[in-house]
Amino acid sequence: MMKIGYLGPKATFTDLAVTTVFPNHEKVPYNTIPECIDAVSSGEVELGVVPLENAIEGSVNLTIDYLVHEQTLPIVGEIVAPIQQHLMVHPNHSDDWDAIRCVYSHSHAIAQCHKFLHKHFKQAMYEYTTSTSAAAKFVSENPELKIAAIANRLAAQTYGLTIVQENIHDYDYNHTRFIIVQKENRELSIDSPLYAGDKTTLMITLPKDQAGALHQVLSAFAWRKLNLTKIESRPAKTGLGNYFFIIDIDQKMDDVLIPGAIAELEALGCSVQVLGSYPYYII
Ligand SMILES: O=C(O)C(=O)C[C@]1(C(=O)O)C=C[C@@H](O)C=C1
Repeated sequence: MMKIGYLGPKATFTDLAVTTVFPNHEKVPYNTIPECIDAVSSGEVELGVVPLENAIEGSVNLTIDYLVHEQTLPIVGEIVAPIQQHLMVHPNHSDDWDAIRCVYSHSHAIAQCHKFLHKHFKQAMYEYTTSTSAAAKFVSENPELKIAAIANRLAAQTYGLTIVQENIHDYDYNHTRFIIVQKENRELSIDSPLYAGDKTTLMITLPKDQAGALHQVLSAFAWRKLNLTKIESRPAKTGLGNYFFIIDIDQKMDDVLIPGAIAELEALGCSVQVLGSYPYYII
């Protein structure tokens, strides 16, 4: 049995993802993404699971930035899970929920429901919490306040809240990718029927002020027919205009193609770091 850290408290979407892929392991909740990643680094838990990207709202920048700038750990797996957001209140307010003053949730969850909130709660304020279930917990602990949380069904059950509007996310296709990090780059030994393929994630910094550099980077993958599933730039935090790129390749690290592409990029003056080559599981 492994100890698996996750973004908690109980009943986050991350919790649901961990329970589905690792049903028989011990789960340890952490309040924030950095705390969870630190717990893997310090050896408190063997694996950590944190959100990386949502289909509606995009990347969870805190996860990418913390892994790149603060605590570099290999990505050893990925879980893709469907996300259904519900509006919930303390049972005391189930009849006058349309008068709520403030909606609590994780910023990504609020962003996934902007159209709904704009239509129904024009006057309400938003309060951002460390996770969706942290919002549900807060609402349950403050029955006197006219507030609501956006979270999942398990959070409503866990914290005794009443769901007053179901499926309030603005687009039907709502999925989130969670990454599994580990201290050492050892292959994950889980045998799950949810296994759906492998991926490799690279972090690439381009040489400064070189015309066509990004084009050359992309062609190193293109002529090898390496299929890219994501490319994203993030600020390098060293000055305006300085970025690094995160690139996902739709296959496992091999002996020829990916190492060849990396060597070509390095010859162009790029610096390349392999963040992980790992299996993904689709729920
Ligand atoms: O707050 C949670 O429940 C989480 O697991 C975090 C998180 C996120 O960071 O994107 C995960 C899935 C949903 O997209 C909303 C929130």
